[in-house]
Amino acid sequence: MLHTRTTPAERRRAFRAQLASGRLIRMPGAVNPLSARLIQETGFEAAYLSGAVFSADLGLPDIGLTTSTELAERARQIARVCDLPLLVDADTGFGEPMNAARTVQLLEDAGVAGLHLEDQVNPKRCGHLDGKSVVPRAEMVRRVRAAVSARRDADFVIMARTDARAVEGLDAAIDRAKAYVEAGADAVFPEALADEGEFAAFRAAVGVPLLANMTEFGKGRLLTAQALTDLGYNIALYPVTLLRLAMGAVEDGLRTLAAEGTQAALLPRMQTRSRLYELLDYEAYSSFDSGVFDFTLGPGD
Ligand SMILES: C[C@](O)(C(=O)O)[C@H](CC(=O)O)C(=O)O
Repeated sequence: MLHTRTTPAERRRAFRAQLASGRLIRMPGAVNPLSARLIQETGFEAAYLSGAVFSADLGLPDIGLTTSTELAERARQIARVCDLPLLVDADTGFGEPMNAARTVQLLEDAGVAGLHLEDQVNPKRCGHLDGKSVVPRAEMVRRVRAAVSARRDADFVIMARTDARAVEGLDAAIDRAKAYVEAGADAVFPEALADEGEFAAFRAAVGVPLLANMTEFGKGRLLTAQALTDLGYNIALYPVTLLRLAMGAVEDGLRTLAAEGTQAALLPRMQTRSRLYELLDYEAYSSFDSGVFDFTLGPGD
């Protein structure tokens, strides 16, 4: 049946081990629980819950309109069916340091492996847009400290994201990252770096695992997994890739359906019924229903 074979604690340990290994973790953003399952089947090491994707899925821009409980519920739905460590975009922590602390506990309870908190002010912006503002460094330090102190499982990863590069420049962003690490951040997400030189400078200056955001149509070039490995980065993030792919296919398909009055021409581009059922482990539910009350049955059993 469609459920995980691993516990949240195991997935947190696995994420810690991945980060410590020095190998690049490739992390696509799930659109929903089912696509997280596909990320797992395709052989990726970890999955991401993007604020941009989650907001867009609700028909909202990514400007801090969603709530921590809404996000935690989506995270829980994904963590229930995906054995990969899940990293969650917790934006600014949803308020004051106390709110960031509560967000950590909500996401721990949801079964995820870690979150990132950023130093933007609310209303936040996409990291690759202009017009961002950041809170004073001391305020973000308090946010990180609160998050770290709230965590109950020491393996839960707290990553600090800094948006300061676009606002205060590279050196200030590096200084902030160092302060966040001192405050207890396990890893850093330097947002919207301009080029490989900046990625390298960040790597040389900051001694914890680093995430590289490979979002499309943003400020930076799309670097390959090999290039990011060579730069010494630990996570290659593809936050909105699946949503963009899916929405592109949906738009094209709707146009064809409207124009042709039938979806027949679209069939070769669709996931088939049998492939969908395979993903959902449909068979195991049928066996269960016919009296084989075995919850451990699942894909590959
Ligand atoms: C990483 C990010 O915060 C996200 O919500 O996925 C976004 C991605 C995007 O809007 O392209 C970001 O601010 O980079």
